[in-house]
Amino acid sequence: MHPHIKALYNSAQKPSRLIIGLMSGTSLDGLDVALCKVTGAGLNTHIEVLNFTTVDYNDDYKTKIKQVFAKRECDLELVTLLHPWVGKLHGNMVNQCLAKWNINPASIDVIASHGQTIYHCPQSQHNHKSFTNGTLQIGDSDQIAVTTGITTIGDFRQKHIAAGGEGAPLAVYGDYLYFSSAVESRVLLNMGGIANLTFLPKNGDANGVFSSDIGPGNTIMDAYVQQHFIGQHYDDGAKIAKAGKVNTPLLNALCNNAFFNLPMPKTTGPEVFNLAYLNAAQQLTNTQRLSHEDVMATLNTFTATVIANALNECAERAQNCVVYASGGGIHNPLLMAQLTALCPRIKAFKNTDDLGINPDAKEAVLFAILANECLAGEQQHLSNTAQGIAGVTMGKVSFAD
Ligand SMILES: Nc1ncnc2c1ncn2[C@@H]1O[C@H](COP(=O)(O)OP(=O)(O)OP(=O)(O)O)[C@@H](O)[C@H]1O
Ligand SMILES: CC(=O)N[C@H]1[C@@H]2OC[C@@H](O2)[C@@H](O)[C@@H]1O[C@H](C)C(=O)O
Repeated sequence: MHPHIKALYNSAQKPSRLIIGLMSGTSLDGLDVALCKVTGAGLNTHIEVLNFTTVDYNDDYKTKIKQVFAKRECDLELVTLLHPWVGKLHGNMVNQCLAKWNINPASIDVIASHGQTIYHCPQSQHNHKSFTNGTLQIGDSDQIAVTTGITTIGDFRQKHIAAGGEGAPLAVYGDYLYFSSAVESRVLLNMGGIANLTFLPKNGDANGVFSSDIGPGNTIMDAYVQQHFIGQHYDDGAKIAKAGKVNTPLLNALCNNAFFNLPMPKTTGPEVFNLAYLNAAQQLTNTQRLSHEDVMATLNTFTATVIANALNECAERAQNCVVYASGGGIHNPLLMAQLTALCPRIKAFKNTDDLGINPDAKEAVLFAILANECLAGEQQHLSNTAQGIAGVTMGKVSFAD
C-alpha cells in the first residue's frame, strides 16, 4: 500500500483527527484558518476549534483576484497563473499559522481547503441551454499539500455539481450534522459577501432540511465603500449607513429581481449582485445623485429586507424558530437591528457562539467537517436531492509528494 494511502487509512480509523479548515470567501478579506479537533463522524461528529485566525490578504492579492473575480471576461493566462499561486500562498499562510501556534505539521491529519471562488453560475443565471450548473474555485490543493507537507482535501463543490446540485450552499452538510436539535427549530444564517441559510426543523427529519443562498449579504455594500471611501474595505459598525436615509424607490428597484422570486434552494453570487446592479437600479429610479450615506442606508435595508423575507419563509414552516447567525454581517449593528425588527415571528436572534462555534470561523469549520466526512464518514445522512442536497462524499485528495 502507498504510504500516503496507509496514513489516510490510519487517520480515518482514529477516534479523533486534527483537521485544518480553510475558507476564502467572496469578501476577499482574508483566509480563515480553523484548526479543529474532529471526533467521530456523521451525526456523532464533535468539533473543538483549537485555534482560529483570519490571515489578512494584502492589496496585491486583492488586486490580482479582482481582475478575474466574478468577471465574465478576463485574462485566461492570469486565471491559469493564479490557480497555483493562490494554492501556494494559502499553503504558506498555513505554515505561518502552525509556526505561530507552535503546532508540529506532522500532527495534522489533513487540510480541508475551499479555495477562492472566482466564478459561480447556476443554470438560473446563465443562458446556455446546453450547460447545467457551474462553479470555479482556484487555489490548487496540490500546491497546498506540497507547500505544507500535509495531505490536502479540496475542490469540494464539483461533486455537488456532478450530483445535480448548484455547488452551493454546502453549509447544510455541516449544519445538519452539527447544529440539528430535537427540541428547537433552527435557522443557521450566514451573512458573508452573499447571505445563505440552512433550515433545521426540530424533529431532525432530514427531509425537512433545506439550505439556500438568499441574495446579497455585504457584497454590494463592501464594493460601494471600496469605490467611494478610499482605504476602507467595509462600513465599519455601519457608521456610513446610519448617517443616511433610505430611498424607497431605489430600495424597491433593488428588490425587484427574478432571483428573489425563485423558490429556495437557489444560489447566486457577486456575478449578479454587484455595483453594476446598483447602478442599473439608480438609473431606473433617477437616484444617481443620492449622497453616499443615503445609498449605503438603502443598501443596508436592501440586504436586511431580502434576508428577512427568507427568514419569514422559514418562520412559516416552523413556529418558534431561533436564528443562529454567523459571518461578518453579525458585526453590522444596523443590519442586525433591522433583521430583528422585520422578523417578529422569529423567536430569537443568537449567533453560533451560543452553539459553541465562533461565528467568524463557522465556514472554515464546515470544510473541516466535509473533509472529515470524506475520510471517516460511513453513510450519507442527507440524500434529499429534491431540496438540492445530494447525498455524496465531497473533496479531492492531494498528497504532499
Ligand atoms: N465591524 C464590522 N462592521 C460592519 N461590517 C463588518 C464588520 N466586520 C465585518 N463586516 C462585514 O463582514 C464582511 C466579511 O464577512 P465574511 O468574512 O463572513 O465574508 P466571506 O466569508 O468572504 O463571504 P462569503 O460567505 O459570502 O463567501 C466584511 O467585508 C464586512 O462587510
Ligand atoms: C460558490 C461559492 O463560493 N459560494 C459561497 C458564497 O458565500 C456564501 C454563499 O455564496 C455560499 O453559497 C457559498 O459558501 C458557503 C460556504 C457554502 O457553500 O455554504
